[in-house]
Amino acid sequence: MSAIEERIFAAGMPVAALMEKVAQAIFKRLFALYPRPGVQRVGVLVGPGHNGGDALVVARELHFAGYEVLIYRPLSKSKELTQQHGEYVASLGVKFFDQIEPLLDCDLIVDGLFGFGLERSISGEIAQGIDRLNEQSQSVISIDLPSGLHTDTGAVLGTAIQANHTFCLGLWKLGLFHDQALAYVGKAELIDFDIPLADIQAVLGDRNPIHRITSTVALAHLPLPRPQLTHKYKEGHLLAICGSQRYMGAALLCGLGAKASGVGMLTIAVPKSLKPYMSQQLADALVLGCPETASGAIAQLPDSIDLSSFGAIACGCGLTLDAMAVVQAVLESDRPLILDADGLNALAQLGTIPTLCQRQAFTLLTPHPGEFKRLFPEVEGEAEDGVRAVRRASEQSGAVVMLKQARTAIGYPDGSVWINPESTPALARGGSGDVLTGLSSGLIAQAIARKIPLEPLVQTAVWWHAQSAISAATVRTELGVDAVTLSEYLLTVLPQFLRSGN
Ligand SMILES: NC(=O)C1=CN([C@@H]2O[C@H](COP(=O)(O)OP(=O)(O)OC[C@H]3O[C@@H](n4cnc5c(N)ncnc54)[C@H](O)[C@@H]3O)[C@@H](O)[C@H]2O)[C@@H](O)CC1
Ligand SMILES: [K+]
Repeated sequence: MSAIEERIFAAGMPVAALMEKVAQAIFKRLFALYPRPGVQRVGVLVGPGHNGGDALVVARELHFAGYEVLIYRPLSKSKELTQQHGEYVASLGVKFFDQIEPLLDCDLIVDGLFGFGLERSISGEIAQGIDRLNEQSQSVISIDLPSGLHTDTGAVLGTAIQANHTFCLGLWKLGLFHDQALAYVGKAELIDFDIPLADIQAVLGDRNPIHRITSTVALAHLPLPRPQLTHKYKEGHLLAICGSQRYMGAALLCGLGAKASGVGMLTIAVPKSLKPYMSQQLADALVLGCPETASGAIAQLPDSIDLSSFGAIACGCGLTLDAMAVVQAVLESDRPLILDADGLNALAQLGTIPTLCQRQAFTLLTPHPGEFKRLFPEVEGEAEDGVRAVRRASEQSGAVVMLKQARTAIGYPDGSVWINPESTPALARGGSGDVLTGLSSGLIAQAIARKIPLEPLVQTAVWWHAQSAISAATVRTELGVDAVTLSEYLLTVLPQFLRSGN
C-alpha cells in the first residue's frame, strides 16, 4: 500500500488532496450509518500519522454536520499534515484531550490512532486508553484497520481497538482476514478511493497472489448449467471412501455433502457392516461394503474395485487410522484425490512431502489447524500467519491445501492464496467438515467430467458451505446449524444467489 501510495504522490497527486478525498468518503459512509439525532456526541481518536490525519478531516466534517465532536490526541507530536488539520479543527472550537476519559460516554467512537504505519507495540497510557474504551459499549469505527493490529498478519501489537466496523481504505489489508484479527475488526468494508489499476499492477505485478472469494468468483465456477445432452457419468463419478463402526455419521455427512454437489454418480465405500445403514440413508448412492478390521474400519477395498473407473476419490471422513492400507492405496492411484480427517493423519504418518511428491494427479488436503500441524510440522509461523503457512505447505507439497479455520484459506502450488472472508461460527460443530469434504469432492468430480479446471471449485465449495451455514443460522440461529441441516441448506442457498445475479 505504501509503495502504491508513493507512486500516486510521485505522479502529482497532492498528499493532502488524497487524504481529503479518502476522509470525505469515510465521512459520507459514517453519516449514512450513524445519522443525527440518534448519534450526537462523537469521540475521535487521533494518532500521530496520516491515520490520525484522516480522523481529523472526518472530525471536521462531523463538526460542520452538527455533531458534537471530542478529540483524544495522546501524542502531541505528529506528521506535518496531521498537525495542520489538528490546528484547524482546534480553531473551530472542537475540544482536544490527552486522556481518554472525557470520550468514554460518547455515542460513537472513530478510531484513527494508527493505520498501516504501526511499527511497534502500543504501550503505556495509550494502551490503557484503548483498554478502557474496549470496556465501553458504544459503536466504534476504525479507519483503515483497528489500531493495534499489524496490517499484514493481524497480530495484536500490545493491545488493539475492538471495532464494530472497519473502513478499510483503498485495498484490503491482509491482516483483517486472519483469524486472530476477527475479534477486533467487526464488519469490514472497503472504502474506494480510485487507485489507478496501473499503480496496483506496477507494485504487485502478476504476483497479486492473495484473493478474496466473492460470490461472483464462486458462482462463476459452478458446473452449471448442465448441457441438455448428457448422462450421469458425464456429470462426474465420485468414489468416497469413508466411515468405520466408530464413526458412522461421518460417512453419511460426507455422502450428503457430495449429494448436494450435484455429482452425477456417487459410490460410497464403507466397512461392510455399515452397508445396510448407508444404503438406507442415501438411496441414490451406490454403496460398496469393504472387508473390515476387527475394530470395524475398512481393511482394504473390495478386490473387484477398479479405481480408474472413478473421476475422483474422496478419502478420510470417519476412517480411523486402522484404515491406513486404504489411504496408501488411493495415494498410489493416479486419480484426483481429496484427503480429509484420518486420511490426513495417515498421510502425516507416511510422511507428507515425500509421499505427495510421488503423486502426479491433483491432490486436495482439507486440514483443520491441528491436522495441518501434523501434516506440515516444518512450516513455522502457522499460528500467526495462516496465509503464509498454506502457501508454503502448498508450494512444498504440490497439493492444494485448504486450511479450515474461522476464515478458511486455500493455498495453491503456484503460490496464490484464496481467503473466504464471510463465514459464521455456526460451522464450529462436529460434522461440518465432513459435509465440506463431500461437497468439494463432488464438485471436483464434476469438473473432471466436464474437463473444466478443478482448482477454482475448491473456492466455490468453501464459499458455498459457508453461505449455507450463514443462511441456516439466520433462520435457525447459530445453534441450529447441525451438519445434516447444513447439508440441506446447501441447496436452498444457491437459488437465492443465482436469482439475484449474485
Ligand atoms: N493508503 C493510502 O494510500 C492512504 C493512507 N492514508 C492513511 O494513512 C495511514 C498510514 O499513515 P502513516 O504511514 O502516517 O501511519 P500511521 O498513521 O499508521 O501511524 C504512523 C505514526 O505512528 C507512529 N507509531 C507507530 N507505532 C507506534 C506506537 N506503537 N506507539 C506510538 N507511536 C507509534 C509512527 O512513528 C508514525 O508517526 C493509513 O493507514 C491511512 O489511514 C490516507 O490518509 C490517504 C491514503
Ligand atoms: K485505525
